[in-house]
Amino acid sequence: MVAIQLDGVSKQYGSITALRNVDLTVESGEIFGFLGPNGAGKSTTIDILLDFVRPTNGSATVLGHDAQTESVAVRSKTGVLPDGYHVYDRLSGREHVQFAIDSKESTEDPLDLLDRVGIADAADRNAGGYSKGMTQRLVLAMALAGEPELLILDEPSTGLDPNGAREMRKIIREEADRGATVFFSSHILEQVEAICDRVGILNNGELVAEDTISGLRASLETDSRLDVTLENADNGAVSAAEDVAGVTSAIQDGSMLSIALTRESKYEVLAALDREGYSIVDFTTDESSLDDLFAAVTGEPRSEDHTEEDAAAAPTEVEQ
Ligand SMILES: Nc1ncnc2c1ncn2[C@@H]1O[C@H](COP(=O)(O)OP(=O)(O)OP(=O)(O)O)[C@@H](O)[C@H]1O
Repeated sequence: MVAIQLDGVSKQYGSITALRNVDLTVESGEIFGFLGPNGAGKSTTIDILLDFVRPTNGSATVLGHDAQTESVAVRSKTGVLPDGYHVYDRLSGREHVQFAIDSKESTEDPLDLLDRVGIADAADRNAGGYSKGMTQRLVLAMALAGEPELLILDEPSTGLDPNGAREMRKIIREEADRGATVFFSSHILEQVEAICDRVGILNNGELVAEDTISGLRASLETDSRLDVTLENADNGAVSAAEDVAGVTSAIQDGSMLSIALTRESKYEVLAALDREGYSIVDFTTDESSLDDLFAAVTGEPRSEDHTEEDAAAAPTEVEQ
């Protein structure tokens, strides 16, 4: 079954094209990472799924319901962690979660949900006094209310420290294990790689890639490197390596061969050297990083905070 389907979705804000003819399918039960630099159109896509924004062209279905004409049904089955949710200062964490539980017509105990996100001890404090990370955890607890079929999480790790980000990933996995579909946006690649079945990469309103991370790597044929230390390196070893399909260059430096090649050809190179009578003492490989992948498909390096640690160290925004 399909959880999310976008067909030719475009969104124009005056002269700004936020989305351009986006087709996207997320299968039910998947953990799907929606990546893109700031301003790529991630939040606009999410807003369209929830009918907070209407597309200029195209259509969207969520859990089999038309996003525009059946938005009530969509929202009743979906848990949402929006970007920049504002809490009610004078209501407690428990009251916030109770509100979410009631709106899903569920019967859970708010304390259980607050416990899952690690802030049960602050249940009766006013949410206005919560830190940014605690607020993010609270909003996640609200999203989890009623065991939704679909979780839509917009930049879920915002404001979380590395531990918090890890706990967030654990909860995402648990939700997928019980059968929920998880669709989350991020510009932090490491988080996406750690848990996603598939990713979509949005750039300037266009979906420039939709694949598994390993599929993306292979299809981009991003260069990797293989350094091989040989007992008996010589020019013949350089030639033997260069003869293998997928090798772009091989350079000898003493006992070491430094080979630029596609990822798939690594083992073939090792096998060829062995066949030609070279004794391999050691080898190391250098996978292209997700940073490289991201730069390759979007044509630009990342400009934002790169890691959870960075994200945690970044100054927090003023809330409310
Ligand atoms: N209400 C609006 N009016 C005008 N332009 C808008 C509006 N909402 C979004 N945009 C523009 O549409 C583009 C896509 O924005 P969007 O918020 O969807 O990107 P994003 O990928 O979610 O970015 P970020 O990671 O910064 O949240 C941007 O150029 C943005 O300025």
